[in-house]
This record gives sequence, structure tokens and C-alpha cells, in this order.
Amino acid sequence: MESWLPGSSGPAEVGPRLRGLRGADLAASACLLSGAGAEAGCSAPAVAAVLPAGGSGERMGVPTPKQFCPILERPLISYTLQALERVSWIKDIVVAVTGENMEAMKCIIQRYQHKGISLVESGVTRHRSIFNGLKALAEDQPNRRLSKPEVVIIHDAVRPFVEEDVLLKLVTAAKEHGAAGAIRPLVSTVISPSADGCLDHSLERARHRASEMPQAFLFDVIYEAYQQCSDYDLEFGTECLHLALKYCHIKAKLIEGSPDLWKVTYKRDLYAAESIIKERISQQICVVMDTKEDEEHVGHRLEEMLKNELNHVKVTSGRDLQQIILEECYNFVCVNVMTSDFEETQKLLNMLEESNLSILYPVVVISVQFLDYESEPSGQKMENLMRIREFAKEVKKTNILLYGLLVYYPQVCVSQWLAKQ
Ligand SMILES: Nc1ccn([C@@H]2O[C@H](COP(=O)(O)OP(=O)(O)OP(=O)(O)O)[C@@H](O)[C@H]2O)c(=O)n1
Ligand SMILES: O=C(CO)[C@H](O)[C@H](O)COP(=O)(O)O
Repeated sequence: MESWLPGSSGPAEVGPRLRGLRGADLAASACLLSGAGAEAGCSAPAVAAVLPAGGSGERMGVPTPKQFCPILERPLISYTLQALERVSWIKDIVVAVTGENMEAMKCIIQRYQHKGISLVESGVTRHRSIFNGLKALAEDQPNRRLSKPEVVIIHDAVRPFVEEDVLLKLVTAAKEHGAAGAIRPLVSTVISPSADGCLDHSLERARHRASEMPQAFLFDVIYEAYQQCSDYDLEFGTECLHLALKYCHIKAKLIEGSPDLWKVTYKRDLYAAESIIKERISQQICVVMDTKEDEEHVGHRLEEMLKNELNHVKVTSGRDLQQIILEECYNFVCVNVMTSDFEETQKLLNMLEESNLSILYPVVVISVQFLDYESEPSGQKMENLMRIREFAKEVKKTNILLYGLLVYYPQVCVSQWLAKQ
């Protein structure tokens, strides 16, 4: 994997871009971006993203720059990349990192299988890093490998919880207004101290907002702004929307963002990010059933009950398992009625192993078999237990935690029980 430094042979494309599998949703999003809708044909603007990731994270107070700090053993920046990668209409992602951290970044890309990422060398300030990222996308650069997008998203590498809906709103607004940025209500009142350390004036909190990231711009607008930008602004500025206003007279549209858009800045933010990730994982479960269209299947009953407890419950008969795995579900219940073979569970385990999902966190699979007590010889019962244990031992090596639940009772009871429900 080669990197690209300004002035050399162009940015390195790190692997082919894997398109997300939420195809229908995303195609619809892309059509929305066109502003014309599906009936007029889909002509979405080309969108790219620039991620400044060249800071040293002084305020965090740890030797590792915060974007590389591990959260649940995975570097923070990898979560941010993943959040952007999932958005199929973002064509290219340019990440600005220091020369010193270029190799580390390449290792992260490889280890976590990020696709379609180009690396550029960061600058000494955030604005300079962003400018380097934009140059990699601009038409006027020699040996460029990326094509100029119509709209560019700028997003801090240290804001991992960016969702597709806010990106869509920002890109749509940027197309219309030239620039758009995410905002949040102020938590504390902003005051201005005078030189003697006393209060000069304070701002009325309800009338002001915190400017967050992501932001989106017509590429030509923000690139022009950076080209015109004074050294002072490049050195001390903290606001891209301000550059668009000052140098291109573009008034950005402001879009309310979610509270999770906050920037990981202090050490405690790493713990907060970890909790959010754990919460998200624990709220998703997929019930895999062995039969397809049986509405009476016990899997559906389980689905109803789980829906009272968890936010995201999916049920599948296996056909779209690949997609569910790619959407990063970490909890599965495999329900098998009146069959003692583990074919479905085995298929799921194979897919999970191939997906490498469990590199990041353990995947939990509960294999439930409902078996007829009468017709199952007792030796077979023991054998079933042993088989699950063997499977479990095997897959634990790849961080998949398999639990087996054998439910034995006469078939007549199952039918009666189902009839009663
Ligand atoms: N020369 C710089 C400085 C910052 N950034 C990036 O800009 C984003 C937001 O900046 P900030 O939170 O200020 O990061 P740091 O500068 O690393 O933090 P600190 O101010 O605490 O040193 C981060 O993703 C950071 O890596 C960058 O690309 N190049
Ligand atoms: O807040 C911002 C938008 O306005 C930017 O995200 C940026 O993080 C500010 O940079 P810094 O923390 O380096 O001042």
C-alpha cells in the first residue's frame, strides 16, 4: 500500500470500494440527493469526504494521538471510517495523517478492512490538514488519482458516531446553499472575558449554537475558500463554515445534529464512546429460523418477546444473513424445531467466521433445538450436547461465543403449546 504525499504521485487508493448492502435505502438516498427524485432518473451529486486526522490530541493528555486510541481494542478512527464507509453514496474518503503515523494508519486500514480510503499527509493545523485533503480531490493538482466531487463532506476523525441521515441532510443542504454544518444547543453559556480576567459580556445561550461536525460544501466553494485563506486563518481558524462565509460569501445552512456527534477530546470521552458502542451492540439481535414461511414458528414468538426488550430485532430464515452480518449484528439466536442437526447454526458460524466480524468484539450465538423427547434416543441426547460443546470450543478460538440450548419435550406438547398461544 502506497501513501500519497502532496507533490508526489497522487493519493493511494487503499483497496477497491466495497459497496454497502443496504442497496435500496441508499439508492433512494442518492436519488434524494439529486433533488429530482426517482421519476426524473437518479443523478446524485458525486460526494467525497475529507477526514482531518493529523492532530496530537493534547487535551486528552495521553501519548497516543486520540484518533488512534483504542476503544474496545479498536482504534477510534476505525469507527469513524466505518461509519462513513457504510454510506454507499460517499465515493472517496481522504484521510489526512502525519507522516509519522502514516504506517500506523495503513495497518489500521488493513486490519479492519477499510475500503476506498486515500491517505494524504496532514498539516500543522487542522485547517492545513483539511486543505491537503481537498487538494487530493481537486482538478488542478498534478497526478491526481481521485476525481473532483460536486460536494465534499468534512468530518473530524474523532467523531465516530456520525449517521447517514445527518450526512444526507447536510449534503442536500450544501447542494442548495453551498455550505451546511451540524449544530447542537449550547450546554454552557459562552462568556467573553476582558483583559483583566473579569467578565466583559456574555452571550444569550438560547440564541447561539455549538458548531459541530460533519459539514458539507460544494467542492468549488470550500476549495476556493481555502485557496484564498490567509495564513492567519489557516493557522488559528477553527471553523470551516466561517471560511466559506469570509472568502466566498456563502451563508451555510445549519442543521440540528444528534448529541452523539460530539468530539472525543478528553480522556473521559473515550469511556463515553465505549459505552455508546456497547449499548448499540447490545440492542441488536437476529433470530435465525430453520423454516421459511411458517407464521406459527416459535421464532416469531421469540421475536415478539425480544421486541419488548431490544431496539433492533431481526428475523431471518437465512437468505439475507450475509447482509445482516455486514450490518454488524453481534447477537444471534438460531431456532431449530424438531431437528437435531445443526446445519443452520453451522451455516451461520461459517458466515460469521468468513466475515471477520468477531475481530472486533465477541459474537454471541445461541443455538436452540426443540426436540421430541419420545423419539430421540437417550444416547442421541447426550451426543447432541457433546456436539454443541465441540462446536463451541472450536469457534471460541475466533471470538465467537456459542451457547447451546436443547429443549426436549413431546411433540404433542409443542403443538398444544403453540395452539394455546
Ligand atoms: N494539525 C492537525 C490538527 C488536528 N487535526 C484533526 O482535526 C480534528 C479535530 O481537532 P482536535 O479535536 O482539536 O484534535 P487535536 O488537535 O488532536 O486535539 P488537541 O487540540 O487536544 O491537541 C481531529 O481529528 C484531529 O486529528 C488535523 O488533522 N491536523
Ligand atoms: O468544532 C469544530 C467546528 O467548528 C471543529 O470540529 C473542530 O474540531 C475545531 O477544531 P479545534 O478543536 O482544533 O479547535
